[in-house]
Amino acid sequence: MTIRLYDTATRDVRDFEPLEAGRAGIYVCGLTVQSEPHVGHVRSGVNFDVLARWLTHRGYDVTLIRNVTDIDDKILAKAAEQGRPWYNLAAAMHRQLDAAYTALNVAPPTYEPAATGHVPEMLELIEELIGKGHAYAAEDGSGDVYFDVRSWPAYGELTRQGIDDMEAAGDADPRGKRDPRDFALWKGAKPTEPITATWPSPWGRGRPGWHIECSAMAGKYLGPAFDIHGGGVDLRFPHHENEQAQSRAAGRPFASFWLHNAWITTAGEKMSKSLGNSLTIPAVLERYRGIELRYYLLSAHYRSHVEFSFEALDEAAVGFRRIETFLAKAPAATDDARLGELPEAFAAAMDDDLGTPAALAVLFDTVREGNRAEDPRPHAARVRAMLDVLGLDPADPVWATGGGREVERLTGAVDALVGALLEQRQQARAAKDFATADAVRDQLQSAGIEVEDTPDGPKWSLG
Ligand SMILES: Nc1ncnc2c1ncn2[C@@H]1O[C@H](COP(=O)(O)OP(=O)(O)OP(=O)(O)O)[C@@H](O)[C@H]1O
Ligand SMILES: [Zn+2]
Repeated sequence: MTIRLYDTATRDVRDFEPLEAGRAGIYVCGLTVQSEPHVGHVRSGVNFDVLARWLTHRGYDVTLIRNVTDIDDKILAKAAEQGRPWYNLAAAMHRQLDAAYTALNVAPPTYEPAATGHVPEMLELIEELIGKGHAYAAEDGSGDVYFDVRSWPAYGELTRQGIDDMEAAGDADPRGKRDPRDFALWKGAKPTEPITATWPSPWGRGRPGWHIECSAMAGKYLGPAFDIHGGGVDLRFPHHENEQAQSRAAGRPFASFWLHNAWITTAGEKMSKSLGNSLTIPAVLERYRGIELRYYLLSAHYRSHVEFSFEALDEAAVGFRRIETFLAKAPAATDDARLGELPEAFAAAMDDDLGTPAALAVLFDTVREGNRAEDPRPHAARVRAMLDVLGLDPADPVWATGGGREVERLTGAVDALVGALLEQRQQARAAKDFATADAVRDQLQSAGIEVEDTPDGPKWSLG
């Protein structure tokens, strides 16, 4: 019954032993809100949502933090290109990301801190690092502050690299640095950048470096030591190496486990906006339901790369519909969903580093047995229990709208129907047939629709 997880730092599967019995603190690097989310972007959201659900199922009180990076070079550059304020772009993309998570039934984290809301915590940490001799203000007058990698002998421990073999940090003018690998904790304001993207600091106006954001926010919400740090595998270096170095250099033990999910690829390459091989979530939701996409993402182990294709997604959707067909045939079991026991083999697969492919194989075995059984209901109850813990129970009201485009389509359909009824009401009124007009209004009201008469005509809303 022990959960075992692959720790990227120790490179082995280890028993999950929380710092505090019965509790699990998890920090997952969220996205930089700069463009519409694509399938690769949401993978970590889905994977870590399942981790949180499984730990919760195993009795842990889970605190999950997933941040939002809402200030960054890329956001500034894109907003400038589009001729809009950077915070307008960040807010719009954040809303799109939220919609994508909702469509995929990714539960909101316990807290979702935004970088721009935590600049004082970042400044405090930077000053602490300077005080301890691990960071310095650049002498070139740029207002930059760097982490001094040579002052921290353990630098490179997460990714097992020696300093001399490492790439230079590409985040600022190397002239102000003591070593090209020193990375920016604080970036002095540049005259070309909007003043709204800068905050006052002891080194002049500027903005935080990306790495310090996560260290400061993890520290604020989870304390100096916490259980699990997660993110996409590409974040291991430099982002996570730097997060760990600066946190530990400040005397914070930081994460006990590092978990990294692999990529979604297209033709073997990481799906990426800049490579032009990405597919946005709304584009996928035009053709598939959110539950089918979630199922597809979970049918691979989180540490395996997933080669995205519509053929594979099609196949997954057909597989998922087989489960739904089985459940539809055993409807009496619906109310038993939470009562079904999880098969031991399913739980064992999940305990073993969140083995969702093996867990889904158990689920399909149960469906097959249920299809052959005289009374399929106990099987259906077990299938529902398994789906539920994966956030895939089709009976869960979160899926009622199908998510994404489905909501728009439903709203459009309701609007047309309400419009027709309101037209009838207007005609009845014009004919002074107030009994009919009132009856229409009552009918709408009993369907939960409020009608308000405005100078522009009647308007409806869900009451
Ligand atoms: N194809 C992918 N598969 C899994 N995770 C991904 C993928 N692409 C991006 N991510 C995750 O999303 C986050 C943002 O990554 P990144 O900025 O590289 O994405 P992008 O928007 O596609 O990049 P680009 O600037 O190349 O357009 C990271 O946490 C990364 O791990
Ligand atoms: Zn991070």
